Amino acid sequence: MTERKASGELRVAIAGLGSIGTKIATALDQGIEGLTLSAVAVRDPAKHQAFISSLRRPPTILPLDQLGEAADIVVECAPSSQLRAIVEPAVKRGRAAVVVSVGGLLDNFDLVDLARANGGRIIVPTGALIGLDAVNAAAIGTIHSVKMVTRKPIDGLKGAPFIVQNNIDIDNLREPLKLFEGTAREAAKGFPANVNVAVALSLAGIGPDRTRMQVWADPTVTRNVHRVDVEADSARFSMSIENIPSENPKTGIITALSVIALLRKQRATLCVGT
Ligand SMILES: NC(=O)C1=CN([C@@H]2O[C@H](COP(=O)(O)OP(=O)(O)OC[C@H]3O[C@@H](n4cnc5c(N)ncnc54)[C@H](O)[C@@H]3O)[C@@H](O)[C@H]2O)C=CC1
Ligand SMILES: O=C([O-])CC(=O)C(=O)O
Repeated sequence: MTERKASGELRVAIAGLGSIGTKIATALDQGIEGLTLSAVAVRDPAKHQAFISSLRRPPTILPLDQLGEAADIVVECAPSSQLRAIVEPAVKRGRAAVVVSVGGLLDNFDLVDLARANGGRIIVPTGALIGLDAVNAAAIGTIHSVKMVTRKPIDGLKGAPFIVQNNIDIDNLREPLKLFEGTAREAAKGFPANVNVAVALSLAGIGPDRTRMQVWADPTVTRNVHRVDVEADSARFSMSIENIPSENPKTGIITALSVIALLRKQRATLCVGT
């Protein structure tokens, strides 16, 4: 993230103006120290025209693969199927890509090598989770185990490939049902739009094959609930977060706020937390 406009501001582009992307665009437009919203990529420009025009400084609309030409930081906020199309051209140009569809990174991990070879970066925000600072720190030493349990309301899980492929009826549940137990890597395949947090946790800690996870469909909760237990040689810690869903029931409101906090840190004079 070293290249800058003549004004000294870092230019930020956003790929995907859904639940997360629109909030980040709004925050940038309202002002984040040292950053400016330069471009966006959308699937259907007509649908987003009113929103884009309502911004004080409307960004240019560009195709996904041109965002890296107009920005120093490209923020991916689209479905994970688009991850490669967004991140590859950006990191090839030596840009930083902030990835929220982090589950999709596991099948595209060569992008990390591509970024390294071209002076680019891939940055995964804490997103809808909690405490990746502590996991990062513990991973400097030895982490023995990381276990995560996710409970979601029915609307937050509908359509997940694991549920569809196994023909599981979650619509008529009256009590919590454990849908899945396995590794974070397996969870990301079965629930690609639901467990990005588990993949972020695994990349901060002991990797997607050693991070264990359960996914529950829970008709008794109204929030996306994640509990994490870590055993390390430096500390033992447990963390939980209850996320209020956004207009997209699969996505917690805090996800966009996490990216905004990350962007604020890029040029802030005082930075708190790792
Ligand atoms: N890392 C984390 O903690 C979290 C990550 N996520 C992930 O973040 C991603 C975005 O989530 P939301 O904003 O809630 O999804 P959303 O469905 O509200 O928005 C996605 C947007 O991408 C747009 N889009 C689709 N194809 C596109 C293309 N080819 N070019 C440009 N735009 C395109 C859609 O039109 C839509 O506006 C998802 O992959 C989701 O799974 C969600 C919650 C937490
Ligand atoms: O990780 C995800 O994909 C979304 C999630 O659980 C949340 O928003 O709480």
